[in-house]
Amino acid sequence: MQAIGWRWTPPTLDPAWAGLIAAHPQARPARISEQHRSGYLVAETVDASHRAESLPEWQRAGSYRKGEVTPESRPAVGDWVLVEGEAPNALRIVALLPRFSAIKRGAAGEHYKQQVIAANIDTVFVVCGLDADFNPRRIERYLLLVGGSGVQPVIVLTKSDKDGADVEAALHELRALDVPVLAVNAKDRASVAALEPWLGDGQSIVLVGSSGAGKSTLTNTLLGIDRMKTGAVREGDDRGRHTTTHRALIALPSGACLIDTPGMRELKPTGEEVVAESFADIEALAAQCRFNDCRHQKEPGCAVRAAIERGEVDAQRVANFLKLSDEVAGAANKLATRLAQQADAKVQNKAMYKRIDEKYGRH
Ligand SMILES: Nc1nc2c(ncn2[C@@H]2O[C@H](COP(=O)(O)OP(=O)(O)OP(=O)(O)O)[C@@H](O)[C@H]2O)c(=O)[nH]1
Ligand SMILES: [Zn+2]
Repeated sequence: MQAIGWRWTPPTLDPAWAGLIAAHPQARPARISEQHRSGYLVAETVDASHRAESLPEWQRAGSYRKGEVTPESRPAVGDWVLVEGEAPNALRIVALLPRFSAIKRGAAGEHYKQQVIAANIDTVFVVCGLDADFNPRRIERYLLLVGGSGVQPVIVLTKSDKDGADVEAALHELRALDVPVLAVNAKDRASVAALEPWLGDGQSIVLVGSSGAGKSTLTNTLLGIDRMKTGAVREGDDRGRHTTTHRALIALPSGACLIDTPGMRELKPTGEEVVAESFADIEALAAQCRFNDCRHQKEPGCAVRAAIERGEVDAQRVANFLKLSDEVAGAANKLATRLAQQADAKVQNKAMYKRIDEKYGRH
């Protein structure tokens, strides 16, 4: 169990967990390893995941009368649940245990949705190569999206061994960030040992970063092997046959558990991000602008532009701050619209049921 991230013994058990466990005396804890349209896979050990039947309310679109089952209240990869019955055919999820962290993403489609893409994660390694892949703006974006999730971000700059890798210049470019930054050769075990503080017993970690950044290389080195089978999770693979070589929960020799979920590849703001927290340096300057709605473009008395001119803050970081602020504001608008529609539907349903009750008596 510890190999899949379990680290709770009765004295450290959250009272909410203890309550749920007491309410299901036949059940035992397990961890969601994969989420598919057709259902969940859960793991009780690191070697195997099995399909588990979930609660009917997590499968339905949600009944408006009982209150909608929000996407956030359904299990996601990394969640601890209580299961009953035996694998492989009779496993059932009976409860979702409250999570201590959740990385969410906004999924803008026809309807605004929020999804939890990884739960109960301790640390996210933001992986970026010290080559053409090096992009402080992308790192800022990841930090914004992870901010507020309860997960500790750590920036891992790979390819420090390569010709032309300028660690000093990269650290200088990232100086405004208030998170640990490490430069490593992802192929070298001694170098990767710098990540040990975040890889202790029962720790859960995820890796994010663009293609080619070195995530698989890092994973293999942490595992102490040369190569990893990175077969993608098969899509459209319905009932039963989940024979992927892909492992969603990877136990590391250090005692930590690495969670690999495709959801981490594409992160969009949910609208709840607090841009000011990820860009505290710019926010502090903006507080000194003459106009409190200053966009830091051509306004007189702009403290942010003055700081750019003095070379104290990076113009591109400011540009990214504005771009991400707009993106978050756009998502926040969609979120507000959705919440208003929900509230509206609730009022209308109430009125409708009242009319039915009046006409036909209590139903
Ligand atoms: N020299 C050197 N090469 C590295 C390092 N990290 C990654 N590479 C090389 O960079 C290439 C891409 O690395 P991967 O580990 O496959 O990148 P990834 O992030 O897993 O990419 P995707 O699987 O596409 O998401 C490979 O050829 C690695 O050998 C490093 O620290 N030093
Ligand atoms: Zn300004």
